[in-house]
Parts: sequence; C-alpha cells; structure tokens
Amino acid sequence: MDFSTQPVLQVNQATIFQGIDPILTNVNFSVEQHEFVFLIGRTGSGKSSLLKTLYADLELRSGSAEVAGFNLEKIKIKEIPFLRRKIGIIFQDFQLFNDRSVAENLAFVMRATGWTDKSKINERMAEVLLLVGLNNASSKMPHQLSGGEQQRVVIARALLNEPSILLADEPTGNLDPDVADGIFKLFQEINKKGTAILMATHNYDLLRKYPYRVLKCENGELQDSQTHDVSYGSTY
Ligand SMILES: Nc1ncnc2c1ncn2[C@@H]1O[C@H](COP(=O)(O)OP(=O)(O)OP(=O)(O)O)[C@@H](O)[C@H]1O
Repeated sequence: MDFSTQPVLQVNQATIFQGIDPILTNVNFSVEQHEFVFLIGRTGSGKSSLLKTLYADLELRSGSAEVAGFNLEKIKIKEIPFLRRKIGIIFQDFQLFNDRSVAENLAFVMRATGWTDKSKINERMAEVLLLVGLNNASSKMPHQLSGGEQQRVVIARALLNEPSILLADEPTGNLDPDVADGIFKLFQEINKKGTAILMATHNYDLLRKYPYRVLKCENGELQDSQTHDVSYGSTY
C-alpha cells in the first residue's frame, strides 16, 4: 500500500483571469499537507485573484487545479460549497454578522454546512473557540471584541469543518503589529497540527522572521522560492 500523501493543492499550467484579462500565466505549484506558504507580490499583482480561483470564486478557464480533492476544471456550481468546507477562507476584513453573537455566527455556518445535532454543534464550537484562545467569548457580540479577537473568531469559523488547507488573504492587514503577531502565531499552531496554510501578505517583517516557502506574483507569473531565487524586495 502506498502511504505517500497527496498534495492538498496542485495547480498545473493555469492562467488566472479577471474578466478577459489574464492576470497570471503559466501557474504551476503544489502545496503539501504540512506546508506553510507565503504568497507575496505588489498590489494588483494577482494574489487575491489566485486565491479566488482556488476557492472557485473565479472560474479556472485554462489549465488544471485540484484543491482538497476537488478538480476545479470540472467543478459544478452545486459542488462549490463542498469545496469550501474543505478549505478555510480568511480575509482581512472580518466579515462576521455584527447583529449575531459569536456562537450564532459559528452556528450559522455549521447549519449551512450540514450540522444538525445541537450537542455536536455546541461541542465543536467550544473546541474551535478553545483552539483560538476565546473559550469565554461565545455569548459576546462582535462589537464587544477587539479587532484581533474578531479575527480569531473568523479563524475559529474557518476551522469548524476541519479544512485541509486555510487560504488567508492579508489576515493581519488591519491589525496592530502586536496583535498581528498573535494572529500569525495562531496560524503557525494550526499549521503544526497538520493544516496547510497559504497566506497572502504584504508584511515584510513576517517574511524576514519566518523562512517559509514563498510564492511571488511578479510580471504576470508566479515565482516559487522552492525552485527559484525569489527576491522579497519591496512587496508593495
Ligand atoms: N473584480 C475585478 N474585476 C476586474 N479586474 C479586477 C477585479 N479585481 C481585481 N482586478 C484586477 O486584477 C489584477 C490583480 O488584482 P488582485 O486583487 O488579484 O491583486 P493583489 O495582488 O491581490 O493586490 P492587493 O495586494 O492590492 O490585494 C489588478 O490589475 C486588478 O485591477
């Protein structure tokens, strides 16, 4: 029996489009289950477009890609929610429902993704809140939480269905440096427990501090530090 693990994400000869414009061409890379990967590049270079293609918000029209077992060339609209259960998606702006408590925010996603048993919902909710260090926050409203705490709730929400990869688009972009550091450490803990992470960032300090693999959008292509020298330079 073959015990080798499949990459959680694999992209071959893809072109990333916005409308009719190709943004990145000849995109080839894969991410293994244990990996932490930074995605960098100047503003407008295509980071978000690439991530959106990976969670099927933008259609993959050229090339092939497999994400968490889903083939993006062939994926049907009705299958997209199932793909998104297997990937956690985290943005810079927190996107919580402000008129619902933390517990209600999490329960909403759980019901929408097929959870029905109330005790299991409560159990999983407690687990993810503990994981992100917010075990006493379930009854709080988002406005009663700091920006860093709100982002922790978003991360807890992304973890509910035990995704095999987290796609994070500037997850620390709106936070003070100290708070951003805490959030970054949380991503590292999650990664150590076996979830792959692909994180778009402009944070040059993080790149200097943590020597993870880097993918860089530049001149319409994606450079990979695993196969080429990638200059971090100014990532803005
Ligand atoms: N909804 C859209 N419709 C058309 N073009 C878009 C759209 N969103 C982005 N673009 C264009 O696609 C290109 C890549 O943008 P993208 O948002 O992927 O870059 P980015 O690297 O994520 O930038 P930033 O660091 O500012 O978030 C840019 O030229 C941008 O103007």
